[in-house]
Amino acid sequence: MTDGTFVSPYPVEDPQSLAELERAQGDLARAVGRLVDATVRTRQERPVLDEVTARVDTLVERLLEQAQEGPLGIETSSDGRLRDHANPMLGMRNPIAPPLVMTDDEGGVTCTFSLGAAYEGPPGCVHGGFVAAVLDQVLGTAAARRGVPGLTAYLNTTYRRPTLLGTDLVCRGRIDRVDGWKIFASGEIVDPQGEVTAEAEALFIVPRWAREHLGTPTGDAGDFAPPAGETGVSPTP
Ligand SMILES: CCCCCCCCCC(=O)SCCNC(=O)CCNC(=O)[C@H](O)C(C)(C)COP(=O)(O)OP(=O)(O)OC[C@H]1O[C@@H](n2cnc3c(N)ncnc32)[C@H](O)[C@@H]1OP(=O)(O)O
Repeated sequence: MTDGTFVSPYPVEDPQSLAELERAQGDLARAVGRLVDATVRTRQERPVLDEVTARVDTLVERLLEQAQEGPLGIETSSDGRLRDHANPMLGMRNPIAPPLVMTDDEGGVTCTFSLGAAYEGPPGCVHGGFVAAVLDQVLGTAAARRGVPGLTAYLNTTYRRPTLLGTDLVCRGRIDRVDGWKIFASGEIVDPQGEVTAEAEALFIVPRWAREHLGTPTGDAGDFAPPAGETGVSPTP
């Protein structure tokens, strides 16, 4: 649930080696992302498909020779920030992450993205679940960047018109209201013609188990201070 918004309380022993490892992990994810896209779109015949399947199986076994049991969770990156590298929307290690590229703007965040054939719902259009996932992530990131990194309590999504695959889309998220550990956000996805394709209203809540950490910014495992220079809103429980 963090994309580098928060400084890690844990020091990085060898940032340069970790940065090189991250580069390699990112390269692998991008290559596998191309594989996912090619798998969806290929028109190769059966002998080729059988051959590629066998080679992919071999590669999977190679990767699993040294792999983590279960999910990644949140890790400290080479830049000293907390990141969820497995996040399917923006995780550097996740081949299906579009990825979403976020920039801060007044009142929230703006995200540019484009989705390919692997995200198809209605013919030629983005699957509605992924439309909602983009809105969830962008609005959630806007909340986190205001210092309230909550979980989605609700995400009310309205689909106005089809969101087309292969087009440059913009998703904007903004904070409407902060009420203690609750943060209300809204946003929309806009197509290249400037039309809103989908919009959402959401509530993010910092769960009880996280409030203690967030309420003690100098605590051992809970230094979730916003990056220097950002104006974080400290939640008041
Ligand atoms: C850089 C970081 C980027 C982060 C991006 C994140 C994007 C992705 C986000 C996700 O995908 S999160 C995963 C999907 N969501 C979940 O799995 C959340 C599951 N639900 C929960 O864990 C809990 O229900 C939740 C944390 C949302 C609330 O439980 P708590 O026990 O912590 O809250 P509590 O019961 O103390 O309620 C706090 C307040 O919120 C209110 N509330 C709780 N759930 C609500 C709800 N669903 N709707 C409206 N209000 C709600 C509740 O009435 C109360 O109001 P008051 O303070 O006024 O009394």
